[in-house]
Amino acid sequence: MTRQTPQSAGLAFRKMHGLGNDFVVIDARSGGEPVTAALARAVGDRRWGVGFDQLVALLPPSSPDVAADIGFWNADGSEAGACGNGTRCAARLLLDETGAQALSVRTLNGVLRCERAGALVRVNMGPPDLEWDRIPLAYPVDTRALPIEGSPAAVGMGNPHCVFVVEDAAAVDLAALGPGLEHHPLFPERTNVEFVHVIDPGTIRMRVWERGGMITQACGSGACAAAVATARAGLTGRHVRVILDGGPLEIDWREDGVWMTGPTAHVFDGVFSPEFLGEDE
Ligand SMILES: N[C@@H](CCC[C@H](N)C(=O)O)C(=O)O
Repeated sequence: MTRQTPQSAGLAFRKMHGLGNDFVVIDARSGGEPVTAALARAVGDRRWGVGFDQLVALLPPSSPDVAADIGFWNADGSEAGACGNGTRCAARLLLDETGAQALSVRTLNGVLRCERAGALVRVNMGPPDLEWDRIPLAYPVDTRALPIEGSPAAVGMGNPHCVFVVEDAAAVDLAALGPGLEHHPLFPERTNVEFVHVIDPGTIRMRVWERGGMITQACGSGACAAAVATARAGLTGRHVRVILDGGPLEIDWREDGVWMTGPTAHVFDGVFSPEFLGEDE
């Protein structure tokens, strides 16, 4: 997948969020310079740039069945194979632009179906990865190797997740535990880390440390992974409301994949200056 940014005097972007999981969306469907890890780090700096949890790039559609290809970068410059809330925000932009009720986008995790659900946006994140080659789905990790008690489940949603069911997710010290778990040798590509507790068979509370080194208000792929893990453990059904720090997402694990429904917000539009982009030297 080629990743391009428009070549112009400045670079237009849109700031969006889904439940406070925030994104800078760059529309690169017309081509331009490739998005680089360095650009992602510069834009992602909340003091020196704009700041985001992920940079979302809309790329030219690589086949006629998709409205756009989409790429995701964390603020540390690493690229992510999946980003649920970022996909919903990109889909909202494309749905608003076309007036369509539904469309598809291509990500590194394949073609994802997106649709309006009233004022909300729903995406099929695809099936959980049963062949995740490092740690099979919901296979209990040997917790003796991890800096926390409990039995986590490893779930692939196009990106890696490690889900811990705990007594009280709100009481977990994410800042203390997150870095060690993200970088633990069990996870060669690092991992996103979710802590959940079950409120009832249809509701879980979740907090997240995202790969890339941050606590976020919400993580869509993480909510899908947590719902899959608790359903497989027999703690919930396959339709679950996941309550995150930023609010609730509805997760529905169907035959054709894990569907996620939630709100999106358009915050503002802006333009990065040539000076910021290093184009005026
Ligand atoms: N916020 C996202 C997940 C973003 C990617 C993640 N940090 C990774 O590196 O895999 C979501 O809504 O899914």
